[in-house]
Formats: sequence, structure tokens, C-alpha cells
Amino acid sequence: MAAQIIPTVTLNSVDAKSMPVLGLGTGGFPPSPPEVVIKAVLDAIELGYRMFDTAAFYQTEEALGEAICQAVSLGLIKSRDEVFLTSKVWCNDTQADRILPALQKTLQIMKLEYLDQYLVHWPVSLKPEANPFALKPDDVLPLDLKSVWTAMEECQKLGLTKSIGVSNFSSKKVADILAFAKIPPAIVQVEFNPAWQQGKLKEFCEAKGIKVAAFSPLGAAGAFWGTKGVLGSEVALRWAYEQGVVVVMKSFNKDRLKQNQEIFDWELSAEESKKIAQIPQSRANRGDNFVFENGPIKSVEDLWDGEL
Ligand SMILES: NC(=O)C1=CN([C@@H]2O[C@H](COP(=O)(O)OP(=O)(O)OC[C@H]3O[C@@H](n4cnc5c(N)ncnc54)[C@H](OP(=O)(O)O)[C@@H]3O)[C@@H](O)[C@H]2O)C=CC1
Ligand SMILES: O=C[C@H](O)[C@@H](O)[C@@H](O)[C@H](O)C(=O)O
Repeated sequence: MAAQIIPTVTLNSVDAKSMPVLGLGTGGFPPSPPEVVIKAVLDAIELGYRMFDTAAFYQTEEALGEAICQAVSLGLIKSRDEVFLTSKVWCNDTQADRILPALQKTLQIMKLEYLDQYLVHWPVSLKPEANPFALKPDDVLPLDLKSVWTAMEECQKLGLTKSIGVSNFSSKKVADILAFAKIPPAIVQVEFNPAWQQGKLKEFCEAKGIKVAAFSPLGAAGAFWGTKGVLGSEVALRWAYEQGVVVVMKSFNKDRLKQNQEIFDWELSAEESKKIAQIPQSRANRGDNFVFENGPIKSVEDLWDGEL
């Protein structure tokens, strides 16, 4: 079976290779066992996927790195350079002096010399020792965005990542970064699906030459419209692709991985697109757990700068 070729886009980072517009995410709770992640990544590579997403928070970095090593040993790819790998710094490390060590740790765990993309996972800073599943008000620290971004830029300058970006940021916070950035974000990874279409952020990023990446493109597990039922998965993925965003989808099932790839040789009709544009909007992944009346993030409106 011939592997399906997935189109790519060029990022604004001169150091980065082009990024496949559809890739496999490895996040999810509870984390999948390493052998499940490794098999899914190998299946995906065999099918033609070349972009993979992880995060320190997901506990899948090691399995993804191991899968890439195995893919090279098996001859599925010639070298690690053929895949586009993203990871993210978790909130416990979003302080200037902790970013570079966090990336170095990720590289060590993944057995890589460089990432293709490193993202600030949330615009949130937590005490290093804070348990993200049981946060207390004083675990949340004020985020010093300028020094954090400068540390991200340093990671790219050192060649440890080929591009840098952010995740779960409002367009206001991306604009704040652009005001002082020497290296602008290459990507903003956000929840993006027919039930949360991100009109404002998408328009802003397009105007600034920043790519948007869609997570939960099939609808986050907690979304009010359900994970699998409302729209056909291919329709949701094709819709996101037609919006011009990069799509980070998760399936650890080989048949569904194959099915989700079959979105590049047909189009949604104008009527279908119009119907999708009318779907009621609601953000599912709101970050309520970071909000405390007496902490630095006082409300979800505060976290998203009203972009809810
Ligand atoms: N930056 C951030 O804060 C976040 C990033 N992410 C990233 O984005 C990735 C994807 O997001 P996620 O929230 O997992 O959501 P998705 O929209 O990709 O949905 C994943 C779910 O859909 C199922 N599924 C996939 N394909 C099909 C299909 N063809 N038919 C029926 N069911 C299907 C999967 O099950 P199965 O595996 O059984 O196929 C899984 O339960 C994550 O893995 C992570 O890497 C996600 C959330 C937040
Ligand atoms: O802590 C909060 C939530 O778990 C949230 O952080 C995750 O949904 C995460 O964004 C992800 O990437 O999966």
C-alpha cells in the first residue's frame, strides 16, 4: 500500500522545515501506555503521517521518541529529519530560567538533538512543585510573558528547536508577544473545530503570518456536542483543512488513522460550509483549573482576554 502524501505549509521561521497540515497528537488522559503510543506512531508513519505532537504534560514524549528511533531502524523513514516533532513546556516551567532546562530534559527523554517546534503550553505559570491536578490559589504565579518569550527565542537561537510558538493564547496575548518579540511565534495551537471556530484569532494570525494549529479538531472529549457523533470525522477534519489551519488529530486506531487521512481529494460544498458556520459556538477546554479569585488569573474571561 502506497503511503498517502500529506500536504505541507511553510512557517515563518527560516530554520523550520515545512510542516505537514495533518498530524497525530499523543495527548490524552489517562496517558496511553508507551506500547500503545509506539504502535500508533509506527502505524501512522507507515500510512504517511510525518507530524507528531506531544508535551511534557502528556507523559508520551519518551514513547514518541522511541517510536521515531524504531521507525528509522525499521526503514520506515531514513532519519529523524523526515518527521516534524512538536513538544510543549508545561506551566510548572514557564519561568525564564526554567524554559531551557525543560527543553533540554524533553530532548533527553525523546533522544533527540532538536525539536521542530516548541510551544508554551498555556499562558500560565505555576510553582515548580505544584500538582496541576490539585491546584491551590497560591500555586498560580504571575506570568512574565516577556522573559518567558525571550527564553523561548534563546532555545531557537541555540538550534534546540527549529521554531517556537504558543498554545491556548488569545489573540490579545499573541499581540502582546509581537510587541517585543525578536522572533515572532511561528504557530499558535488552539482548540479549533466546528463547535469552536476561532474566527478572531484565525484572522489575526493570518494577518501576521502566524500559522494556527487546530487541537481537538473532532471536538474535545468534554465538548457539549460529543466526541464522535455529530459530524463525520472526515467532514470536521476537511473543514479545518479548508480553514487553512494545521490539524493535530488523535487516533490510536490504524483504520481511523487511515480514514482521517482521506480528506485531501474532495471538497465541502458551499452549502455544507455555510451550515458549519452556523453551528453554535462554545469553548470546551477553558482552563477553569487555573482560575482563582485571589490568584493572578481571576476569571476565565481574564485568561482568554474576553475571547470566549
Ligand atoms: N495544546 C493543548 O492544550 C492541547 C493539545 N491537544 C493535542 O491535540 C491532539 C488531538 O486532540 P484531542 O483532544 O485528542 O481530540 P481529537 O479531536 O483529535 O479527538 C480524539 C478522539 O476522537 C477519536 N477519533 C479519532 N478519529 C476518529 C474517527 N475517524 N472516528 C471516530 N472517532 C475518532 C479518538 O479515538 P481513537 O483513538 O480510538 O480513534 C479520540 O477519542 C491531542 O492528542 C494533543 O496532542 C489536545 C488538547 C489540548
Ligand atoms: O490542566 C489542564 C488541562 O488538563 C489541559 O491542560 C489539557 O487539556 C492540555 O491543554 C492538553 O494539552 O491536553
